[in-house]
Amino acid sequence: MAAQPKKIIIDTDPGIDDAMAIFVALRSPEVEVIGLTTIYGNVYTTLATRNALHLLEVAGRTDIPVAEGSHVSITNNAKLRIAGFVHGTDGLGNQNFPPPKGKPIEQSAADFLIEQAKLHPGKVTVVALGPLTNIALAIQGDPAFSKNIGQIVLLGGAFLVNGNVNPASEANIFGDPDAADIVFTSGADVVAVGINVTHQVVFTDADREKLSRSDGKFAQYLCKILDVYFSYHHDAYNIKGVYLHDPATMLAAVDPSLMTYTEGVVRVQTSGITKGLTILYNKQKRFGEVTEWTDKPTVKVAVTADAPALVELVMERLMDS
Ligand SMILES: O=c1[nH]cnc2c1ncn2[C@@H]1O[C@H](CO)[C@@H](O)[C@H]1O
Repeated sequence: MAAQPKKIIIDTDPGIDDAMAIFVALRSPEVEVIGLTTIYGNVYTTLATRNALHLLEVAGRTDIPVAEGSHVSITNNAKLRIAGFVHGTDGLGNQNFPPPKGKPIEQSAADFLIEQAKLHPGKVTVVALGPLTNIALAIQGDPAFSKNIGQIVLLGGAFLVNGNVNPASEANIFGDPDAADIVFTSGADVVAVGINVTHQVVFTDADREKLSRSDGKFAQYLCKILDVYFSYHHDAYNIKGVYLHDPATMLAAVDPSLMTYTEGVVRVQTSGITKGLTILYNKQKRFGEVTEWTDKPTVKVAVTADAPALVELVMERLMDS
């Protein structure tokens, strides 16, 4: 008998690569998307909610609920770093799509996460594609959340490589470093996919050309919005392609064997010039004194990815009509 699909909630700030990841999830029979929760990052939270509703309408999946997330960081900071320059000011390649017809549910993202984890203990995976404020709020809001949630697969961190906001910090962790530290030390089953891995997963100009030849609805839609994302990568990284941060992370949740992992304690720098820096303690040395890593729960951190297989899977699922 086929295994039951894994229930996932996508915490997202759409975002062009978020759109790809959401579509990949909707085309993956291994998972059942039971909700989207929204967060600031690539756009402000209000726009993230609007884009999430819009993407579900494009997909014909308005049966999936959208719960709006936090508008401020976990420390109540309303001064947010928004990456409109990566995704366009509308988050979706400056296409000015009409407003969605649907509305978010009444429940907040954190309450929705808490409720779903409680309803299906150990069975829900959160795939977190933006700053981790909603997840940290769920952890603070319910002492049982870390135990109830099956797994948290998150896109975040730059492990032993430079960040993408500055040399120290990756965008999602930089967006709310205090929340990230709460998630990493919560004791939940956490899998972190950092840009040390996602920068290996490149969707090239040739891949885009191939995608454009599909008459599938997701392929056609994405080819409209991808321009801004490609130009940004060309200017910032001098590559003829784009990094598949969010789709690669989504596929790590769908099929963990596409990546390899190490395990250790991760702490996040929350202030100063290295704000957002993620430091993994690999447990190879026993330190003489107590450190900020001592006695904290371990998490899994992705180390390598089967990049060709990931790109191929993204292509296959998006070309499908
Ligand atoms: O240079 C950048 N600055 C800010 N955000 C970025 C940059 N490049 C990509 N992303 C966005 O942040 C997440 C990965 O860190 C991805 O969601 C990506 O779209």
